[in-house]
Amino acid sequence: MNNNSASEPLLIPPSPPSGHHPFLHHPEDDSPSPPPPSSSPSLFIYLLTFSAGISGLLFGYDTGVISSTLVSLGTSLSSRPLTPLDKSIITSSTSLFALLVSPFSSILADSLGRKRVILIASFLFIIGALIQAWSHTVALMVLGRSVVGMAVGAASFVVPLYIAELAPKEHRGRLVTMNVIFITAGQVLAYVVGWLLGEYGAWRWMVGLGAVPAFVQAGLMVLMPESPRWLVMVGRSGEAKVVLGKVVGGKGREREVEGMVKGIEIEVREEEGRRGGGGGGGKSGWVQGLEELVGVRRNRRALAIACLLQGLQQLCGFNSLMYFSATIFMMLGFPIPTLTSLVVAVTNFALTLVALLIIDKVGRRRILLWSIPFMVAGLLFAAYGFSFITLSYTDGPGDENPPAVQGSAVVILISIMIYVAGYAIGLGNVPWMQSELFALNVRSLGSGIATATNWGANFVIGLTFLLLMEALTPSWTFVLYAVICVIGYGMICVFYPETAGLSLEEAGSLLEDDNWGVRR
Ligand SMILES: O[C@H]1[C@H](O)[C@@H](O)[C@H](O)[C@@H](O)[C@H]1O
Repeated sequence: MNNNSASEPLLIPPSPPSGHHPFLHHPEDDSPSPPPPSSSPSLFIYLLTFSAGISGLLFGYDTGVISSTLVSLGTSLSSRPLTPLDKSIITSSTSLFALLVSPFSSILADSLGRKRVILIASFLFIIGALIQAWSHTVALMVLGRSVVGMAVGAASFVVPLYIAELAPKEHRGRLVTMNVIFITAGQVLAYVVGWLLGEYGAWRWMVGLGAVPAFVQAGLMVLMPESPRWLVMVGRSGEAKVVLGKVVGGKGREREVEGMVKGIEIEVREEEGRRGGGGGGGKSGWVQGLEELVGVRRNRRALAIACLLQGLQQLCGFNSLMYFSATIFMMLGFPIPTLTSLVVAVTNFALTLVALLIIDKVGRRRILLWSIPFMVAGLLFAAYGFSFITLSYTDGPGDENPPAVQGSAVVILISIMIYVAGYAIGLGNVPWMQSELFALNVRSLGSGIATATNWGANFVIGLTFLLLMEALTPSWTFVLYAVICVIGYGMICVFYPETAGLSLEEAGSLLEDDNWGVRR
């Protein structure tokens, strides 16, 4: 196995500080210069981001719709009321299957291509939605949620990868963030649908509606191209050139496209050289891929950063609000808790839109370092607000709270909004830019493992939140999330370099630096 330690010569020379990459074409090197890059992505790029992003909408819809579904099910499943265990299994089966599937779908994405995996996920979304809508037993509902979990697991890893591999570097952050816009819009939609249909107990429609966007997506994706980086990897450079030509906007840019394809080809060849030299013979692709991921310094670092960011995105506790905010607001005595919890989803969506506008200008690292302190402040204020309230886990919204407690409830609501705003602008989207950290040969596996980390941490948070609230008190639960954010902040300072505006090849080479590329 190849071990690229600090003392070995680098096979891929790091790009100089100017951001000049030795393998890529640089417009100022030739005359006449090709037209400057356009200030906004082409219609073609928007169309393919939209087509792939429908998976994000379904990811958000299917994870968001469960809270209202659970309260509308009544005795429709197995002809009896649901036990708390039924509810937890129905809820967590989705995250569990997403967790199990994401690393495996990375293998499929390397062998079948990124586009086909998106198509497989669309079909799973359709099948999962239909099973749920037709289910009459708890077991069938769990099956439907598990199939949706497989779709979410595959889509949540492959869509950002596909978009990142197709996006021009100046717009990559913005385009990957568009996928998160779709996720958060799906969550808002799920809350609105749940609120409107919940009144009529129409839960079959709530879950079944998820099949509609999945149908539309399957139709659109058939027309979309494959990722040029995958095409080069499987020896179809000619097709990659055609796709990249459309991405950078055709005429006058042929040499630029040539240079880009050369850059990718060289990276692929370098990696094959490493593999040949490393003697991975006889080992399965999976084992060899894992060895390259953890055995090569640059890859190991990329994996560590991607898992750190994905773990932090979930362990900061955001999804406990996504899943249980209605329960919290009900306990706080808000008259229409589902409407109040819609505020969380809408704040998340609106601030993700702001992130979309500024991410490529401000940068990934900087946006995280700016926004996490707001999350910590929001969590600590909320903890302070909770310290005046004794929550009852059995009473409903009819609780009569004294005025001082109502004041605290408002403090908690505002604090939660500050926290959600800080989350949406940074941690909610930056971890999904994970693929730009990895070298091409381990990009898919690395992204798959980082995505599994996200779902693993999501599963833990979903399972433990209510237990922690009871065992530690709400105040200390929120303090615990604040502590996790502070630790994460420190680790980001030390380990996460800025990758905004670099090509995927340049971003990866930053990690060869002694100080993890943080000072560059
Ligand atoms: O990026 C998304 C987004 O922030 C969602 O709101 C959240 O529910 C997901 O867990 C996360 O992965």
